[in-house]
Amino acid sequence: MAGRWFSGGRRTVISFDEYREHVLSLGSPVSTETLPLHAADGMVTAEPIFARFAVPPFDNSAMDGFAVRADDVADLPVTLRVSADIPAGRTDVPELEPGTAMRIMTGAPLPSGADTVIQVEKTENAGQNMASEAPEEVTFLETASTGANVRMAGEDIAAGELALEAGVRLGPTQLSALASIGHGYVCVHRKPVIGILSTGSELRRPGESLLPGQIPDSNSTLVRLMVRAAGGKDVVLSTSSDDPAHLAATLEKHGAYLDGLITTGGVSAGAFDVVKEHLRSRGVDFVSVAQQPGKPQGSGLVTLAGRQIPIVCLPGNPVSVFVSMKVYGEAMIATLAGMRDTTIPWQTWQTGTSWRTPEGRAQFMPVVAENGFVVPAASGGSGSHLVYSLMKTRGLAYVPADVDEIAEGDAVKVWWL
Ligand SMILES: Nc1nc2c(c(=O)[nH]1)N[C@H]1C(S)=C(S)[C@@H](COP(=O)(O)OP(=O)(O)OC[C@H]3O[C@@H](n4cnc5c(N)ncnc54)[C@H](O)[C@@H]3O)O[C@H]1N2
Ligand code: MOO
Repeated sequence: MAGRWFSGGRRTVISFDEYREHVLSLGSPVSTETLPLHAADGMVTAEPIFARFAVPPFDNSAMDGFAVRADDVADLPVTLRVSADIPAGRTDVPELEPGTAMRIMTGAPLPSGADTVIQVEKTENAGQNMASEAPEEVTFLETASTGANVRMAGEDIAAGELALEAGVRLGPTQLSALASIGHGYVCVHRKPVIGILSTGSELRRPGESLLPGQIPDSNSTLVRLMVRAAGGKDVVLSTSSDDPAHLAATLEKHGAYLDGLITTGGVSAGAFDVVKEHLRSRGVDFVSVAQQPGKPQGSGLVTLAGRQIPIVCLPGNPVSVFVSMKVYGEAMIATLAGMRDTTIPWQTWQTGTSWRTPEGRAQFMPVVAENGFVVPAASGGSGSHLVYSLMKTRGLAYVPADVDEIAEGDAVKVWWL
């Protein structure tokens, strides 16, 4: 839908919700690959995954102790002959005869005929009962109800059940779940390759000394790491000058392998806003979003090296970049990466203080939680240049455009990060 907002050189003002929907509509999931589980961390499932095995795969003991029939230990005291020893991993467990017990370890398969495990601490001479040789007999000091300390096959998930839908991001717990249900490999969308380009003649590399008027490029570091955290593969193309020819050459050179592009800076009303100047005739819409920070934005589909790829152009101010990455950059990456659920997980919290918000613009306030209430993370509030204080942020509070003041105790939506 590139071009739908740009008319006659005037910027259209649109709402945050409408703009985010537009960014989400730009890309489509990249191709897939099949990887060993550990290599798929942070990637997104490309197909539904079903359980090959149940969890647990067999009835087993939750305790080190003795497998019994509950009926045999109903009346105490009782001493039973120990007919077998079942360590975890034993695969040839005999049936439990009535009136006998078997020593059993945590995770070991419950013998057929048994319905209960009594933990070793509830037997006489508990210390000796866990010696390397199983005792010949065991005396129970306490009884247990039928089924105690038994973990039933399939109580977590049954074999054949749908375990994960397509479009779900995988992390350590999802991947260990896949291992437990019988998978060694998983089919995922490959990580979308995202080019990152920060523009501005005032920028110097991190660590370089500055002349008056120059500043360190902090956005490249911020964006590349946020791309990575969002499941993309980051490629910093260059920290460009304000020269349109240099920008054009950089994009042409790298366009062939990119799946998406994120730029920072050069999108507002200035005379040297190179990103806007170069890209607005090439399919990118530049708009004003009714929000603070992050008002000037650009997005669309650009053709690079004969391929169309989605692009988001973020404003240069670092806090604007952070907010815009969270709500737009990550949305674009999520679409490319194949994520199904891209809704923001807002929670409603009460504020612990008052603050002012800009008239007619929704506000994204960097916040922390303090004694159960939400407060601005830094004394400068949502000022878009406060790059040092940004590290204090633990969440973004959202104040709608029609609210121009937050009072202590007001309810706000918060996205905890
Ligand atoms: N006349 C107007 N001026 C501005 C408007 C406006 O509507 N009319 N909007 C303001 C808002 S809001 C924002 S946000 C900024 C966005 O400006 P640009 O996207 O064009 O960004 P730049 O001018 O290049 O830079 C803005 C600011 O950020 C610093 N910066 C830029 N790149 C980096 C970087 N890689 N690392 C660290 N800091 C960076 C730059 O030095 C500027 O201070 O425009 C307002 N102006
Ligand atoms: O909207 Mo700008 O992003 O205020 O700083």
